[in-house]
Amino acid sequence: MEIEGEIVHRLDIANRRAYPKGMQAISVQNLIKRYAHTLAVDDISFTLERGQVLGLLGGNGAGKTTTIAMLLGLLVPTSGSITVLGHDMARDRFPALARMNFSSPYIALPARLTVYENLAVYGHLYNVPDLKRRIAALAEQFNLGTLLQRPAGELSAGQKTRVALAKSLINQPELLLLDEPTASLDPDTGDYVRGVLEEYRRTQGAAILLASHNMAEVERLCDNVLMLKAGRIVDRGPPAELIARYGREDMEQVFLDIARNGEL
Ligand SMILES: Nc1ncnc2c1ncn2[C@@H]1O[C@H](COP(=O)(O)OP(=O)(O)OP(=O)(O)O)[C@@H](O)[C@H]1O
Repeated sequence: MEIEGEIVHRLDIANRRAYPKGMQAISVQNLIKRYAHTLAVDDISFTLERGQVLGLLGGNGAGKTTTIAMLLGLLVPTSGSITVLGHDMARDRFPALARMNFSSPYIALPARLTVYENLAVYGHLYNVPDLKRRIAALAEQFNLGTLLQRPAGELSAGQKTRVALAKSLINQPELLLLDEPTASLDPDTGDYVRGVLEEYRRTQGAAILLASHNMAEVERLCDNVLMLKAGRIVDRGPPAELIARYGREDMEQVFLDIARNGEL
């Protein structure tokens, strides 16, 4: 929240420039984050291409949320470099922040504002043109019609998740960072939301970084995955390739295999 407040005058959806096909949405080199007593992210490097979905997998405490927070500029890395949409996040993050967005269950929407007011605040923050129309389209897409005039703090977990996802698309981001985007959704809504994300990627050519514990979701959405354990990448590749390499039928089994062999 603070980071977005800080950039209120600098984000302008109208001024963004298209970036060439094949350009990396994210390039991370030798990234390390050390808290007082924990090495949360331990020298990871990876890239995410435009139009691709990359899964960030790992057990509890593996470093997924910490990695996403550094990509957003919410946490300062101990060392290493992060380039987002061609911008070095240590020196030049505002142009990148204008062109990305995120959804996380750990960041609450202002509770007293209605859903409409929440979306309007974020829309203004990003200078979204024709904001009313954009909010109406998102309300339809995420079935928020009956929730728009309700305070965000009164919504159920699944309803809040739908609002947070709508908020994450308000500026039509070229890069979307999603931390457990469907964890609190019922199976039907979760399936629908995965369809929305697939369509968004396909129609906008957007890149998505997805942290998820839902292996069926990962198989459906991700082109590639990173398997994190104790802050390190212990394996990586396309889901189908990992499934074949581990001689398994699905990513759930691959995940369990790695975990039970002490790797995750
Ligand atoms: N603010 C903090 N101060 C100290 N240690 C932290 C802090 N935030 C996270 N950690 C530690 O860093 C490590 C990585 O945590 P992180 O939240 O990134 O994991 P995660 O992969 O997102 O886990 P989960 O799947 O449970 O959400 C954990 O050992 C955690 O205890």
